[in-house]
Amino acid sequence: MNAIRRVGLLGGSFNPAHGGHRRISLFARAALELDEVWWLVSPGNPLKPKVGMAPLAARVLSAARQARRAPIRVTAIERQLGTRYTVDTLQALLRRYPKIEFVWLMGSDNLADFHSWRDWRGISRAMPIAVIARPGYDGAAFASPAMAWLRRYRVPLASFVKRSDWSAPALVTLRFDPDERSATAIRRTDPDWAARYAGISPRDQLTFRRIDSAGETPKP
Ligand SMILES: Nc1ncnc2c1ncn2[C@@H]1O[C@H](COP(=O)(O)OP(=O)(O)OP(=O)(O)O)[C@@H](O)[C@H]1O
Ligand SMILES: O=C(O)c1ccc[n+]([C@@H]2O[C@H](COP(=O)([O-])O)[C@@H](O)[C@H]2O)c1
Repeated sequence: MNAIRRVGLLGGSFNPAHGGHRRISLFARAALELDEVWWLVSPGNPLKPKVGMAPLAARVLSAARQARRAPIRVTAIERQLGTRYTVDTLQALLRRYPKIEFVWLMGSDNLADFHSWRDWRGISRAMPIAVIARPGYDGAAFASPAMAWLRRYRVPLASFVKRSDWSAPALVTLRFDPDERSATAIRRTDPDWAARYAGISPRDQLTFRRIDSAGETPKP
């Protein structure tokens, strides 16, 4: 395997994963010249209710399907690390992969309430952040308390990509064709999506075991 140098981290519930996740990941990879994007399927977003959250196995499998044949690695590494808050996950990943430069990727809906995440300034100091425009949320994101602090660290995309080291805090905003897709909309039209993974095939179980044990992330 060639050395992986720059990786985008997209954390999410993936309840379920959808084409929007894949598309923004591929766009971000191209724009930021990343080697890979890693999807961190969260065992449980600390701010989201457990009700309506499909089992981790089903969410990981839906992510693995969406990530097929793309430079995207799906992992439930937070379960292995025992971390629940992003700040702890990022510190653990930085320790585990000292040679990789990471950037935290998130949609503008997450920036809008970023100030309610645990130690969000600590997250911002851990690695650069790239925010992806999302229909209906950009106004709230730009007016958010976190943005009031982060805007002084804003870097134009072109100069960010050229930087030889990715020091933080740094904020890059990425605008692509807006993508309307959301897991909420899928759950509305297909509330039983996770049931399709209830009797998962032995092959898929193997996939899940491999992903769940973080075997999909490179060895440090
Ligand atoms: N269509 C999209 N455009 C931009 N960012 C997106 C889009 N869909 C998801 N994201 C981002 O992907 C990450 C993971 O999202 P998540 O798994 O919560 O999906 P979601 O569609 O936002 O789910 P839900 O509707 O349940 O909140 C978040 O940073 C989110 O902002
Ligand atoms: O650390 C926190 O306080 C925190 C609060 C809310 C969300 N997060 C993370 O944000 C990511 C996106 O979550 P979600 O549910 O919006 O897809 C996911 O990795 C969560 O663990 C993290």
